[in-house]
Amino acid sequence: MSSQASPVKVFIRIRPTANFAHELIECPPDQQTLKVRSRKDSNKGKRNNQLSSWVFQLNGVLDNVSQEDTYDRVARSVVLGAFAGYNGTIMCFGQTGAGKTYTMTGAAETYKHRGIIPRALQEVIQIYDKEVFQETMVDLLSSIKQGKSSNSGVLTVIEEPGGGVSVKGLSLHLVHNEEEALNLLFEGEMNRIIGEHALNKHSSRSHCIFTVHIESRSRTLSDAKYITSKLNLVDLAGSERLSKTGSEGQAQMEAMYINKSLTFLEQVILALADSRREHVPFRQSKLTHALKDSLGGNCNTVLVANIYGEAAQIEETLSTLRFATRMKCVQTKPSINEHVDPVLQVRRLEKEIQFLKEELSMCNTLTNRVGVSNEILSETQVEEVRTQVQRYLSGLLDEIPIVSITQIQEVFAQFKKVVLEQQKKLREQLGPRNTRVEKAMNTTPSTVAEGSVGAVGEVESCGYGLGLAKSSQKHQRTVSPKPSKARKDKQISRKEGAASQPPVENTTVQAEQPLNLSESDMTTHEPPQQAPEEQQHRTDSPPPKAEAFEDFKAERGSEINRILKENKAVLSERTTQLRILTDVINATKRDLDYITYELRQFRERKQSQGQLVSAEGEPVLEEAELSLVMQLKELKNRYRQAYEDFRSTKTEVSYCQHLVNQCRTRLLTAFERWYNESFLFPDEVLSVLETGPVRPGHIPVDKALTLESDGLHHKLHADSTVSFYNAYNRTQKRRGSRQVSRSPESVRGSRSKTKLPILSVI
Ligand SMILES: Nc1ncnc2c1ncn2[C@@H]1O[C@H](COP(=O)(O)OP(=O)(O)OP(=O)(O)O)[C@@H](O)[C@H]1O
Repeated sequence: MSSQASPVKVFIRIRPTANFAHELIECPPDQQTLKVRSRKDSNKGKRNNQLSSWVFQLNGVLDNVSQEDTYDRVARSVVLGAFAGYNGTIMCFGQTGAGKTYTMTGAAETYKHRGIIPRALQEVIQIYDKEVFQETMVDLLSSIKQGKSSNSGVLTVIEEPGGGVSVKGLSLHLVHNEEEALNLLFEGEMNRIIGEHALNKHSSRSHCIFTVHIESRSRTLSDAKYITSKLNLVDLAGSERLSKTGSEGQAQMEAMYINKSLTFLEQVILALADSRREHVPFRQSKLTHALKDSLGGNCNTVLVANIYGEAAQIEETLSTLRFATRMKCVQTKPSINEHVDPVLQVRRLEKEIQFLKEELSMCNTLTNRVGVSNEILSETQVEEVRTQVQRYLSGLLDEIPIVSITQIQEVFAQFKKVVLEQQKKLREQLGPRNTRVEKAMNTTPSTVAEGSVGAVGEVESCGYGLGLAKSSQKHQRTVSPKPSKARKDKQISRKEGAASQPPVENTTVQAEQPLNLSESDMTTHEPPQQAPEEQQHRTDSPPPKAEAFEDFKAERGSEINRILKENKAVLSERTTQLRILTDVINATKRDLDYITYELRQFRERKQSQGQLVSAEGEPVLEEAELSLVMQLKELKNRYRQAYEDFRSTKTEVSYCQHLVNQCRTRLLTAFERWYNESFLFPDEVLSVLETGPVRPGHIPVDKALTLESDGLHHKLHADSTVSFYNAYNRTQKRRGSRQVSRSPESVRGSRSKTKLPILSVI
């Protein structure tokens, strides 16, 4: 996950004291600045009568701030970040007695004064504890039995594959609530080695790192993604000078080690703060090694620099503040630690498969295909499918029933196998006789039919025809949905003409017949009658358009033909509805006229007899008149309603008519194109047409002339070659009108073609 560099945040916390050196330490109200004055030149260790002053700019100065506020300002965001998958480190640094432990752990006696760690534990689940002492790491929680430990002996810092570090051998304790976590904290605190110290009887002479591991998973069990984070809560040992501790023997040794490890820590911080430094000496000490990712890696890091604001501690205060300033320059790159649980992922996918299987079986049940299995086919089943395919290819089986998806896949696999086998056989057959086949291709169709290429075009033993069809069979077959194959056939016959034979003009006459198709042709079609001698010649000519059109509708154009039929069905239904509505309107109109007439008659009669009035002198409506008025009102309403329906249905009818026209045009256009591509146009022309509008010079004159001789029979001149291709549809139309006299169908077909626009999208 990408991450952005963010600087370590640094806070200063001042330990409250009655002897606070107000003359030396000043806290301006902005709570982010600290001004310190000193008479001593700390660099040379000598007294100086001149007052030197320093200003330190930090992320916050915590002077007289409660434990709760300290947690809120320093730690809360880091802890919450850990829940979101970011590693976090909160570290306390400072001289002995400055309040590091107070800040991190707090005063154990009062709940109110508890420190950052117990407060953080309120928000987390797992706790992981370790201590570094005299370059020896001790598991403070090893005394607890239930802990899961990877190594019962030595603790070592190891680099993790992702770039982080961990301590191998530490015990890991799972906690379920805050109380369990606090028990572990206090157990660790108790076990922490306390050295007697002249400066502070309760001073901790070790660095202490509490690590809380957080793993957050979605409540949705199927969600395999989860995030992890580590929260390091670090209470470093005091950073005071050796001379000041007055320690001797063991305590002095401890102080030396502590100072050494803090020096290494300072070196690491210096290296990290300097962008020019390439090497950061993390491995110099176990402390820096263990804190590697907290200091320069994938972590939100906060430092609390604790100072003891008395005049006697001003040197240590300055030293702590300088360390804090350097730490401010260190950049970390926090990023979310997101993982995918492979076990859960597999479980999720298994569940999904199970669900899909159930859905499939439900679908099978609903479609009366009970007992259908989509499991991988057994060998026997595969053999069964193979036999079915063989029988199907040899014509012994009309169709292969669809049983399941796996069965369909196997059927396809078997088909492919057969094709590949046949291709191989064919290649073997053609190999030595290649020249002969080439020659055979360049001979007349009748020569081919006489069997000069032997097995090519013959039906194989398995009943699967391969290779070149005999010319005489070409147009008897079902028209291939693939124009390329038909085009190849065409090419072959053209090659034949180009090579030696003169162009056979009369064989193309039938091909030039326009597509004389009308709406009626879509459903029933009578192939145009041909003279017997014409039929003889047609062995080498394209199939009659009408016949080809039927094939086209059944195969290549089946989808558009289906849409056309659907649209026509809707149109017919709407037209019937419109007719009914027209009848209703007319009938209502007749009734209206009649009732109006009756009413008028009634009123005229009444007029002559005199108006009936009530006692109050109001005109009184007689029952018969009232009935007529009510009927009139009823009829007017019915008329209005029917008229509304009529209008909307009429709109629908014209829309449906439009759709039908679109589809019909599209079907005819697609058919024309397919027919020409399959049987008439040479590849060179098609490739030119596919590139877009034809420009002058695009198609060589000789090609155009070849086309003409090839049977398109357009009155082409060299100059008009371009316009022919650009205006192909118009040419078709013209041809249609020239053929008007030939058959009544052609009249309908050409009319429909000229009227309808050609649409690009259906
Ligand atoms: N902000 C504070 N408010 C009240 N008491 C404090 C504060 N800071 C420190 N003290 C008190 O000062 C004493 C020393 O503090 P503490 O033990 O935390 O220092 P330390 O820096 O951890 O020392 P060491 O490095 O020796 O462990 C403790 O008694 C603690 O209660």
